[in-house]
Amino acid sequence: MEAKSSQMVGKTKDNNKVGVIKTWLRKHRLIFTGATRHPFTLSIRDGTVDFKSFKKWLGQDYIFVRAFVPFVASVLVKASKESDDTSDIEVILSGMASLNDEIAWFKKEASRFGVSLTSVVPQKANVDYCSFLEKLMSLEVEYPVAMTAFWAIEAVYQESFAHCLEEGSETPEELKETCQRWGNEGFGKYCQSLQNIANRCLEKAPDNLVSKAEVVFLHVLEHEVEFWNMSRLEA
Ligand SMILES: Cc1ncc(CO)c(N)n1
Repeated sequence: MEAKSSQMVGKTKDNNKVGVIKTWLRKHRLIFTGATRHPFTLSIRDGTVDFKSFKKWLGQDYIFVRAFVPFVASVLVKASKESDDTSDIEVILSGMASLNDEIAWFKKEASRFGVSLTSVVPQKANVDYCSFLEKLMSLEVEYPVAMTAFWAIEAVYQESFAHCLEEGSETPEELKETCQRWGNEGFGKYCQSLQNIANRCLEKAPDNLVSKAEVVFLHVLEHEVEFWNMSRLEA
């Protein structure tokens, strides 16, 4: 009896070490892969991408990123009220700083590709994703839940674009800068910091919050897939 129960304790400890997010990534591997190995980003990686698709994505993503800024600000506010670790604020703040660079980069990139950012009409998938963000900004949404969404949103881009830079990829020269933006090592480390924060929060959170965060994580993945799908060119 005693041996058995200590074995179970050992197992629980192991799961805790692995972390809530790692457990989700295993459990939802296929959905995660659907978002991070989408035909659009795979076409960038293998060099077959249609530049019209890329331009469409660029214009839509600029709109998304503008909406993402107040969402990240709302996570910062939650962290300042609910976090027990002051370094969370610094990580989130560094994310906001990189969004500042990102907006400038979108403007530069759009002009390089001849995309007029002022005339981009947000598509349904984008509007839906932005209203999902809007709901997560509510003061009623708890810090661990919002932090999970924040991590997942950044992680999908990091994994997707890092894959376009791996050995064997044939990403066109003109698109390498885009892939670098989210696929670089620094961005990878930043995503890991976000994951660590989310994990720490989730480990202390009650079960109902962890379930809520898991649902939000899955919704992020669905929105990301829909977002990539937008780059498809309709006849
Ligand atoms: C749709 C989307 N998801 C994630 C990111 C990463 O910031 C982005 N720029 N756009």
